[in-house]
Amino acid sequence: MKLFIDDAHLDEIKRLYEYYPVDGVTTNPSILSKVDQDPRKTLKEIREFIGEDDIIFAQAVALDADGIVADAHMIVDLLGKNTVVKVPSVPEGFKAIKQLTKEGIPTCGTVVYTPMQAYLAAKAGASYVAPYVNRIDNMGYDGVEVVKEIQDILDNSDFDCEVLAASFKNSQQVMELAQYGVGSATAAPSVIDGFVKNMAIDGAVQDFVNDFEKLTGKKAMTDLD
Ligand SMILES: O=C[C@H](O)COP(=O)(O)O
Repeated sequence: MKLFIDDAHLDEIKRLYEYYPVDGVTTNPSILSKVDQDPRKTLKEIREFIGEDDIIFAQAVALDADGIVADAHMIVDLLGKNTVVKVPSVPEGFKAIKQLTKEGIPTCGTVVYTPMQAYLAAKAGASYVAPYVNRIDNMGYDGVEVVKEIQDILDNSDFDCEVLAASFKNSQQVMELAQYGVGSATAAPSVIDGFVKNMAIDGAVQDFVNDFEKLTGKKAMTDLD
């Protein structure tokens, strides 16, 4: 499963890239609004840092299909190859996805709360569909189960489309979907850190250092004479 960072703060992106095997960055207008500068500058800085081989997702903001297509052109002009344009999975969005697919611009059907939305976005030509796990949970449904249903639909279709599961509250939700074979997930830095934030793990690592120090008086192999 590919793992993306759902954040736009460059310092956080740099930190996560240093420590974890991540595949790129996903954004939306709300995420960009948390960095107090022109969103085009933020996106460009992220692209410059991650390089042209990793994927960046940026969302069209306009509500009508023509505006979404125009936003998509601007996003791709700004960010170059390996850019995926997120488009809300609503009727104007499906119309835009069909047009962008004809133009060869990769899209992600986002704001997915139901399998029906995902089906229509994938059939319109989206390369990804992004169901919102935690937001679905908050509506009283089971977000992880909805993502599994969407994965089943894609597995039983000939659409060239992958699930990009989004909106996670915890790392266990991500792992359950990895186990199910979901192609991609995007998570906030705190959720990615949560994969290994565990006192048992930290304790075990420290025990090894303590035992080595008891034996040798040193804290690393390279400290030995
Ligand atoms: O772009 C969609 C986001 O991943 C949704 O995440 P959120 O529910 O944490 O805002």
